[in-house]
Amino acid sequence: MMATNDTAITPHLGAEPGDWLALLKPRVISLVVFTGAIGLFIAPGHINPVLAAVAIFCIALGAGAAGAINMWYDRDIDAMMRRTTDRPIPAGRIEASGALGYGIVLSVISVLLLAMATNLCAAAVLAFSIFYYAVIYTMWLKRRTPQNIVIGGGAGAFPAVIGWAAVTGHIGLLPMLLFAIVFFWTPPHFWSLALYAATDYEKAGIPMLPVVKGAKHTRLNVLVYSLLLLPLTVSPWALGLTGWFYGVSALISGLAFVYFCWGVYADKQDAEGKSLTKDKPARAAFKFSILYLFVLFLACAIDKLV
Ligand code: HEM
Ligand SMILES: CC(C)=CCC/C(C)=C/CC/C(C)=C/COP(=O)(O)OP(=O)(O)O
Repeated sequence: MMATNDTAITPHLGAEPGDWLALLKPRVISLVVFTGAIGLFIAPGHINPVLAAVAIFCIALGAGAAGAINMWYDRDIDAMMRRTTDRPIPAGRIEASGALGYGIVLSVISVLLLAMATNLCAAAVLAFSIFYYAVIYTMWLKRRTPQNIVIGGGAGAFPAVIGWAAVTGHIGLLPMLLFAIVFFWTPPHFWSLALYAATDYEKAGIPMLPVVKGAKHTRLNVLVYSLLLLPLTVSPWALGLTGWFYGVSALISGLAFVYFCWGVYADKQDAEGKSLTKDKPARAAFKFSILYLFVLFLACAIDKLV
C-alpha cells in the first residue's frame, strides 16, 4: 500500500554537500540539459557566449530544482523502493522541509536569472516546465494514472525549446519537433525501466503501466512508441529544417532503437509470472534509449556545422 506521510523515513542524520547535489538528480538532468544546449546551439541568430553559458546553467538549475521538489513530495514512496531508498530525504540525511525550500529558492533563481540573461519567453517556458514536472507530473499524475509518463513526459521535453527561445525570443517549428521527439521518446525510455522495476513500483502503490496493465501490454507499448518516434525524428530533415547528416543519423539510430524495443516486445520472460528484475532486453533498451537521444541531438548540432 502507498505511504502518505513520513512514517517510513528515518531520523535526520546530517547531510554531506553531495546530498544537496543528489537532490538535483544530476545524472538524469545531464541529458535534459544537453538537449537544452543543443536547442540553443542550433537556433538561428546570435547570443553572447557568456549569456549562452548562463542560459544553460539556468536550465540545469531549474531542472535540478524541480527534481528536489519531486524528491520532497515523493519522500514516502522513495523510502519504499530499493532504487530510491538511499536518497537524501528517505535516508534521513536531509529534512523534507529543507529540500522543499531549497527546490523553491533554486527554481525562482533559475527563472529570474534566465529572464535577466536572455528573455521573458525562455524564462516563462522554464517556469512552466518546472511547474509541469514538480506539480503536474509529480503531484497530480504520477500516483493517479498509468498514462503519467505519456503526459508527464512533456516536462523533460521543454529544455530544447528553452534553449532555442533563449536565442530567438520565440518558439519555432524545429524546437516544437524536438519537443515532440523527446515527448514520444520518454514512454519507451521509462517503460523499459518500469518493466524491470515493476516490483518496486507495485510495492509503493504507483500505477505504472506494467503494474496496472501487465508486462505484455507494456512491451507492446514500448515497441509502438519507438515506431511512432522513427518518422517523427526524421521529419525535421523531411521538412527541410535540417540537412542530410541529421536525417541519416536519425534514421540509423532510430532503426537501432526500434531493434532494442523489438527485443523488449519479443521477450516472454513474464509469461509465467516470473520476476522481471533480470529483464535483460528491457535493461538494454533503457540504456540504449539514453545513448539514442544523446546521439540524435548531437547529430542535430553536427548537422549545423557540416
Ligand atoms: C516523465 C518522464 C521521465 C521519467 C518518468 C523518467 C524516469 C527515469 C528513471 C526512474 C530513471 C532512473 C533514475 C535513477 O535510477 O535514479 C531515469 C534515468 C534517466 N533518465 Fe529518465 N525519465 C523521464 C524523462 C527523461 C528525459 C526527458 C530525459 C532526458 C532528456 C531523461 C534522461 C535520463 C537519464 C540520462 C537517465 C540515467 C541516469 C543515470 O545514469 O543514473 N529522462 N529516468
Ligand atoms: C527544465 C525542467 C524542469 C526539466 C524537467 C526535468 C526532468 C529531469 C524531467 C525528466 C523527468 C524525470 C527525471 C522523471 C523521473 O521520474 P520520477 O521523478 O518519477 O523518478 P524517480 O522514481 O526516480 O523519482
